[in-house]
Amino acid sequence: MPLTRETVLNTLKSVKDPNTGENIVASGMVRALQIGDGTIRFVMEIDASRMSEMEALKADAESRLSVLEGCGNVQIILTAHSETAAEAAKPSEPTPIKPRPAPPGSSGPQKVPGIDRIIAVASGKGGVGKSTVAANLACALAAEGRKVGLLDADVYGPSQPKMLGISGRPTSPDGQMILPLRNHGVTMISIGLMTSGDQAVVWRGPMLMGALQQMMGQVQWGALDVLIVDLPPGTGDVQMTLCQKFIVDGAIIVSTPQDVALLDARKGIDMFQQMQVPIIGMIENMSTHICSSCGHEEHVFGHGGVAAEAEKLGVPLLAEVPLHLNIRLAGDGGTPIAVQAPDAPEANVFRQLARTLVAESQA
Ligand SMILES: Nc1ncnc2c1ncn2[C@@H]1O[C@H](COP(=O)(O)OP(=O)(O)OP(=O)(O)O)[C@@H](O)[C@H]1O
Repeated sequence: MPLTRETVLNTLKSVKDPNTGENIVASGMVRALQIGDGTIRFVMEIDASRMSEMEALKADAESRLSVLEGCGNVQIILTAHSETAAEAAKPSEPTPIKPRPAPPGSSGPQKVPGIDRIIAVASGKGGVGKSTVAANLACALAAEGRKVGLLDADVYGPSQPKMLGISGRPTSPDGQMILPLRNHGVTMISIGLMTSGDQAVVWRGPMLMGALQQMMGQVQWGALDVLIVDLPPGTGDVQMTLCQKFIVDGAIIVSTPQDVALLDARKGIDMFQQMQVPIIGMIENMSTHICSSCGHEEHVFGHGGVAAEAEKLGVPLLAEVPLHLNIRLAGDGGTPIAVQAPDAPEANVFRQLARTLVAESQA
């Protein structure tokens, strides 16, 4: 039986805060619940002064969820609201990084100094290859001579350090500016690099928003032609904050051809349209399977679903990326296919995409 939202919420209702006796769903502690491919992910908003009790609640939730039929993995992220929380959760960096005060009168979306354009790469559903597309697009744009930054804002599963083969941690010599890392011609920062190893993740500042603002405003990006933002799946706090606080020049929506992924992609498009972010277009990932031994093509997840949807919604179909073993191996190995074998047919799609975006002054 597939995992349902209802089953997960009902299970979480049996986890009770010992202080109040209230369950963690009723108290509003459970946020951004996502269920997909056997993985349950959510954020628990906590009072960091009660860290050890909250760790116990998290463990309780994990053990109850992990025995549910169809559950292969549980990922719970702790976040804290208060200043106390921020202090308690300070990551183990040599110098604590102070949040910079917002400039006066800066309520609407702002331009980030030095960054010409911001492109958000989004997906409605997890695991559709959004990070793979973001990494390859960033590298392909760099190969076209663009100055490219990549901000991995996927707080629920940051994967860019691995995809770009970056393992060091960012430093902050003055405690204010954060120095990003660089590989394959791409300047990168990941929320995954801002936390230490196995530690429970509790972001500094008010929830996830503080983290995003910090990465956007305090990272020394240098002059960039384009900053690609790899968003978490869905339409949660990170997406809203990005669009509310920063001028996002366009969004690219990645989807597989399957109906379920498309349905979620539509919600993503709706959100960007409501936030007045132009949709650059959609990308169909895992479009066609190309056998790495014989080159035979087959449509594992169907084919053309995204093209049809893009047409219906009146947005361009930017690319159809094949499902190819080499794309996964290259990503897992830290050298995206666009760098490892730029002339291979499965990489060419990214080169074409980069060229189109440059030609249309989108990137
Ligand atoms: N076109 C492709 N061909 C082969 N493997 C792919 C392709 N696209 C993605 N993958 C693989 O699928 C897995 C999920 O991809 P990725 O991490 O990019 O998805 P995502 O949408 O960013 O997921 P999440 O939202 O969970 O972070 C990875 O192992 C990746 O290498």
